[in-house]
Amino acid sequence: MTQALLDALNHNQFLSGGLSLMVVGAAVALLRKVPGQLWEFLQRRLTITVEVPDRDPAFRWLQVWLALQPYASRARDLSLSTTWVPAGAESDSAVVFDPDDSAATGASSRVRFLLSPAPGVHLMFYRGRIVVLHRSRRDLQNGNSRTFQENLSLRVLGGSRALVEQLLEEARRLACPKSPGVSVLTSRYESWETTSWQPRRPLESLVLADGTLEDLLADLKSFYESREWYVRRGIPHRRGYLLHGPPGNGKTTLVLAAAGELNLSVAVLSLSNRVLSDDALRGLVDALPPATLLLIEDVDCVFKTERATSDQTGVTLSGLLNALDGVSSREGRVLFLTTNHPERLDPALVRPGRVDRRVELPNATPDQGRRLYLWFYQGCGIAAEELESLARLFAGQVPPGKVCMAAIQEHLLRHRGAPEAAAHEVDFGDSPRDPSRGEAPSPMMAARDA
Ligand SMILES: Nc1ncnc2c1ncn2[C@@H]1O[C@H](COP(=O)(O)OP(=O)(O)OP(=O)(O)O)[C@@H](O)[C@H]1O
Repeated sequence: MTQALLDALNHNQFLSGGLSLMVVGAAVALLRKVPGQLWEFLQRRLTITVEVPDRDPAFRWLQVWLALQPYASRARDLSLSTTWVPAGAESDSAVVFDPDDSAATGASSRVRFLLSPAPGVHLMFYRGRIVVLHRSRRDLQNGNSRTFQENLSLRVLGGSRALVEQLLEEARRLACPKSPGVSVLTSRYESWETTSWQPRRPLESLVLADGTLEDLLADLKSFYESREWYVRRGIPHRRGYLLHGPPGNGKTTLVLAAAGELNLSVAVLSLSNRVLSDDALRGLVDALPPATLLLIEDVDCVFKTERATSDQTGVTLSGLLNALDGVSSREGRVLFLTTNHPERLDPALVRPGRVDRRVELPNATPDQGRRLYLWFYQGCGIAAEELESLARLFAGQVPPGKVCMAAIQEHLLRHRGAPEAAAHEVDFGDSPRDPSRGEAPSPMMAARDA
């Protein structure tokens, strides 16, 4: 049979010609693919590529790094991202634009224009290696608003993994302020991004009832140190705090001060957001970076019923509970809830396991007034005894439980550099102002809340 087929091929020139054409065609098609495949193989072998989506903190670091590369100063296609650098937040970054008038006015922050290569392909060098940067942008529809998502792809020719890690570490050091402080993260879609940086607040500047701050710090430290203990006993390693009390008595400040003391970041989440859904909230809680306190403010304001969304938020109470309890929720997660109305909170939200400790920050006592006064005027040139007696005079005019600490701070600020006037001409504006007792907030608090 084979012999018959070969004979037929030998004697039929159409058949043999067609077959030869087929073989040659297949060989050419195969050869045409070879350079491409060879190139891909070489690329895989000789280059290393790292993809950085904009929801990753390294995206921002790389933007700073790129802005500082010699390539960026020559590039003609640039992308701008503007940030404000608070005074004191020193970084190695040379991309700070310090307008002359900011020095004249003593402005407390400087504007920083980050000009990094625009979307497209760019070629640059890093430690003698060629780096191909591919920056891409994709339009997104988020509820009624349109926005975009970006991606950086860095391909280092002849690079190694160690080299990429070195580059990323360099970028991180350039982008992060050198002085100690707290990074504040806010949500963007289902991820977190660092949106501001607060200098570390001296603990003495936060004047609370005796022991409140020390207890909270000790509790937090012991929580972070006892991971093994939780794991051995099969208890989820999470902790929740409820800070409650009238506005302006340091709930937010306490969280920032604790974060500064323990070298943590703070992720601030506002539930008053129609676009935020239960799923997005869950994604956010799951994506919380390590060593970050999750702060959800004014939790009493948003929910109507357990399963329904209100006109203030797209999140339901059961959605929030699921997000906080989710199995993939980060181990070691610390949650701070703040409220002016603890009595309005659903018992399920504050049950043990979700809220382990409640800390009340009530309106000021005269002694808190005295201590804040002393903190304000220390080193002002008045002898210690005289300052103490002025502080006592001042404290005697603080009506117990009637004014908030923010109002006292406001009064002292009005008399900055004038301790005698601050003690003799006491005026707390519209205080008392405890909304839980149905009193109207002062213009200052209303403006702050707005
Ligand atoms: N106990 C305190 N000691 C020193 N300063 C305080 C204290 N409480 C509040 N302040 C000052 O008052 C201002 C407002 O404080 P903060 O925002 O922390 O209050 P809050 O309780 O979170 O208010 P709200 O409930 O309105 O969010 C801050 O500038 C802070 O410096």
